[in-house]
This record gives sequence, C-alpha cells and structure tokens, in this order.
Amino acid sequence: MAMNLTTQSLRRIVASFSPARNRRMPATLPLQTSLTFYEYDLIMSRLSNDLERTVPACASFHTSGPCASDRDDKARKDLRSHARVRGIDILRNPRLNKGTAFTLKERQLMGIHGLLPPVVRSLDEQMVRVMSNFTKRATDLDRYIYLMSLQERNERLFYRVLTQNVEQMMPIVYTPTVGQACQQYGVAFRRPRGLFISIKDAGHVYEMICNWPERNVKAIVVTDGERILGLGDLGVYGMGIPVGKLSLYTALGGIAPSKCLPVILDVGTNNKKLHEDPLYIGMAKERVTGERYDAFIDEFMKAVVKRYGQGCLVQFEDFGNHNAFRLLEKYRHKYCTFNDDIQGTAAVAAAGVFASLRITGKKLVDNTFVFQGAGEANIGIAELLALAMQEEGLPKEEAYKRIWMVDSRGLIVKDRPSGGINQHKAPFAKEFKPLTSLEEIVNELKPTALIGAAAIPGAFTENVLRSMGKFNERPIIFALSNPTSMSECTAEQAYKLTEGRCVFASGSPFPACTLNGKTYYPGQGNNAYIFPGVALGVLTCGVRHIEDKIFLHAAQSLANLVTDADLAEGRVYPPLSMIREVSARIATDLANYVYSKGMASFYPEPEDKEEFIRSFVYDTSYESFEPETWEWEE
Ligand SMILES: O=C([O-])CC(=O)C(=O)O
Ligand SMILES: [Mg+2]
Repeated sequence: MAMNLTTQSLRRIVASFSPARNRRMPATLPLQTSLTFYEYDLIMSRLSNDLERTVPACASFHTSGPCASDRDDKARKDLRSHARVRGIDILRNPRLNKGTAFTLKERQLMGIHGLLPPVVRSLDEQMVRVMSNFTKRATDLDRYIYLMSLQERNERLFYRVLTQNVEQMMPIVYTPTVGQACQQYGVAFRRPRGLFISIKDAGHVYEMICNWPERNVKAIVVTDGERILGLGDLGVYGMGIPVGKLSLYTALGGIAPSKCLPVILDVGTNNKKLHEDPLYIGMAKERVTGERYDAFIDEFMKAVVKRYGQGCLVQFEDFGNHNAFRLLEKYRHKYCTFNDDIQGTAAVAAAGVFASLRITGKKLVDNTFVFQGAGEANIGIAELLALAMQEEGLPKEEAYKRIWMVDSRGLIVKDRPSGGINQHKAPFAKEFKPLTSLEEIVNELKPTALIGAAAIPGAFTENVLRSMGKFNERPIIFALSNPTSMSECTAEQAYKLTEGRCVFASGSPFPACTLNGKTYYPGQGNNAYIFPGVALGVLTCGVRHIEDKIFLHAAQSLANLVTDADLAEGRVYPPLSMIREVSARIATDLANYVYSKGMASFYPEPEDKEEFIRSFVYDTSYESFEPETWEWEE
C-alpha cells in the first residue's frame, strides 16, 4: 500500500470498514478482515503520524484546552489515541473505555469484539447499574473504593455519575469520606493515581514529570501531606486529597481530566504511627525541612513550568501552616498559583458572611468577629474580611480592630505573656488582657460572629453557643473544621442552643435538622464552592497571578448566588445540587472582572463571557469511535 495517502483517500479506506458498506456481512464477523491486519495497521499508524503533526504541542490552554475550537482537535485526538491503542488495551484505558457501551461496529473495528459481554448498554443504563452497586456497599469507605475503581476503569462514566449525583457523591469522593480513605490509604490503595515524587528524587523532578503520560496538563493540585484536612500529618497517604480535589475540578469546574495532575511530594512524615505501619507507601522517616525542603519545592515549581508552561495552575493543598504561608508569599507573584486552604477557604467563608448579612441586617463593618484558631484558614478568612471592609471605605487599622483571634494559647493580645505571635497573627493582636478560655472570650467581647477552624472538635461548647444566642438576635456561627469529626459543633447543637436563631455553616456536610417543626438546612462552607470556579476562570482567561482581589470577587459572586429562598431555609450557600452551575457563574463573573482589570492574557477578549466559559466545560458523554461519525478536515 502506498505510503503517501491523502486524508481523502484515508477517509475512503477507513470508511470502507464501516458495516454500512457491508450490510450483508454477518454482524459478528470482525470487519477488519476486509483488509489484512497489516494494511489496517499501516493506515492507522499513518493516520496517527498525520494527526501527531496536526495537533501541536501546545503551551497555552487555548490551543489544546477543552474549548470549543478544541472540539475539532478532540475528535482527531481521540482518533489518534484510538490509532495507537488497540484491542484489550482500549478496555484497559479509562479514558477510552466505554465498557458495554461500545457499539458492535466499534468492537469490531477496535479489535475488542468478544472481549465484552454481547449486550450493548447506553451510558444511562450503565449509570443505573453503578448507582445500584454504589448504594449496596455497606460503608462509605467501600463506596469510596468502588467509585475510585470506576474512575480507573471508565472515566466518563465516573464523571457522569458524579455530576448527576453531586449531593450523594461529594461526601464520598470528597470530605468527609476522603479523610477516612487517607487515614486508611494503605488498605484502600488499589492502583497508583497521580505523581509520587520523593525528595530522594531531587535533581530529577523534571524527568519524573515527563513520565506523566499527558502532554497538556493545565492544573496541578499538590500536597506534602503535612496537614491533611484537620487530621494532621498523613504523609503520602494524603494523596487522596489532590485526587479528590481534582475530581471536583472536572465534576464541578468542567476541566477535562486529562488536564489535571495530582501530585504528592514525599519529604517524609512526622507521624510516628506511619513509621511503624507496615502498609505505609511513603518514606518512613522524619520530614526533611530547611534548605533541602525549599530547594526541592523550588525544583518542582520550575519543572512544572518547564514541562507544562507558565500558564499551568498549581494549587497548594494541605501543607503545614509554616510552609503554606511561606510558599504562598514566595510563589504568588512568580507562578500561577494559590493556596486553597488560605485563599479558597477565605473566599468561601467570606461569601457565607456576606450572605449572612442579609439575614442579620447588619453591615459588614458593624460586626465583631472572633476566630477560634489562627492557622491557614482563619488567617486567610480574617485577612479577606479586612480587605472587604477596606473596600467599603474603612481604614486598615479600623478593619483589624473588628477582628479578634484566638489560638492554642488564648486570645491574641499584644505582649502576650505566653508569646507565640507570628507575623501573620501580629496584625490582629489587640491591647487587651490575656484571656484563655473561649467561653470567657465570648462573654467579654460579645462577638456577632464566631468562626472556628482549629480542628478542635467540640470547641464551641454549650456555654459558648448559648452566649452567642444571648448576645445576638441572629448570631453567625461557622464551624469550618474538616472532616465532620473535627467540627467545632454539630449543626443540631448550634440550632438547638440558639433556639434556631443562629446562621450556621460547616466545612463538612451536616444533615438538615428539624427543631419545633421548622427544618434548617445548614450550608456547607467548603472551598469546593470556590476553587473549581476560580480555576476555570483563571485558566480560560489566562490569568497569570491570582491576586487576593480575585478571591474577594469570587466570594461576592458566590454570595450573590444565594437566593432569598435559600436564606429562609437557613442556607448561606446555594444548595449543593447547584454547585456545578455556581462554578460556571463564578468563572463567568471572574472573566468579566479580570478583563476589566487587565489581568487576563487571552486575547482577543471574548465578547460573550458566559458562552466562552461554558464552551470549555468537559462533556461527560461518550465519544463515538465509528468512522462515519467523525468530522474530517478536507
Ligand atoms: O478539603 C476540604 O474539605 C477543605 C479543605 O481544603 C481542608 O479542610 O483542608
Ligand atoms: Mg485543604
């Protein structure tokens, strides 16, 4: 067969595989017998080379991202992967595998006829089977393992199930079950997912990233496992978190899974239990710190840019406090990066506060905030609220005056005898007497809002909650620590002890609770309302550095999506069932904002931002591999 085939002639030859042309051929006869295997492979490899040339190695999201113009590329790319992978390998590739949804024609063409049960099922029919299997599992951890193995088997089916059942699935692939999965990762671990880079590999990080099979990664979630949710140092077992966060990048933010890369940086663990755990999958040594640690993270950031370009977004997740703040400061103006625990959590909590003001009837600046905990989340929230107050015209010192912080040593006051006030806490230190117990602090300061994120379960005691109810008509009470087991109080306790008057939100989900005949639906103040939409906006518009004002804008945008009906039910966030729409709306609002502020780098500026954003969203329906459905370039 001649090698200088034109696309036209290839089209004719490939179309000749189609049973439409061979109607009388018995349906079970492998169609490629009309050509020899040699001829077939020759065509396919030629096709593959052609396509390789037409799909450039792209540095920008737009030439290769999941955008409308890429839909054309996409058919070609699927064809290319199809051309490279044949037979049983197709079924083993979660990105191509459709299981029983492969049509008879596809099975014959792709050399998988007979490798599947004869029945052909639609995506919807497959979903019914998945949901039935899912509900039959005995525990949430079993459900987590079941969903992870579905993700490894058939990616589109996984995302279809996830996107259509967000309320039911999110507590499994995300907090709280993901926390439990991380704690038992040694047992739950089936197949590696994402990149495991150990500090022992320092000097070779770029080469390791090059081992990742995707050429066009646009979003990385990275952790070193030091502070996994509120569960502490879980070392490499923390890998469940980047995997879970990126599942939401796709399910909620619509960013294609091929563009997402979970990474764990293994620098050891200070969790002694893991040193003795025979199932531990990481380096069972004390954490490396200091210059060696910093050089390793630096090498990682440079390697990411070298491999995937400067537009690749790096989300830092669940690093220890000291590193989280430091690394954010170090990288925020050099890379496209943010810290989800500081900035993402800040935005979601601020949105909850903004929405609460519509219930309390107060202005932001008329509030007194007490923060239980002065770690990443609370410092992030406090700083963002201070920024919001300044945007409303309040001088900086005045803004800080309205925010009080409590850490493990008590109220943060100037010259505190017990010390422990670092540079992040210092702006909030007051001229005041040192107090240690939260009950005493609440009684003394009479705050309008109490926000907890110190992972101390039960920190909002009965007395604290009652006092909040006594001092305020509508107290704001946010118990943000994750997972559920770390929450400062339950939703029920908060509503009960304030006679149903509090405005409550929690980081992990709590069920609705009924009190004196009225049902309250607690909102989930989790950064999942923020990071997928921010990521979508940042990537599509080509934002290079993610300023705090972007998070403030995202917070305002989220708060504006809370309806009066939501507020009447006690929710300060839109219901979880709306979260995908929320992400698209936040991304659209951000697109308008970043173009108006000159922060976008994608030009020409799209006229219709909403259409622009929505055109990027990952489609969970199956691709057809039947040649006659492909669109060809002449
Ligand atoms: O993962 C979550 O649910 C929220 C979060 O970032 C954390 O708690 O660290
Ligand atoms: Mg986190």
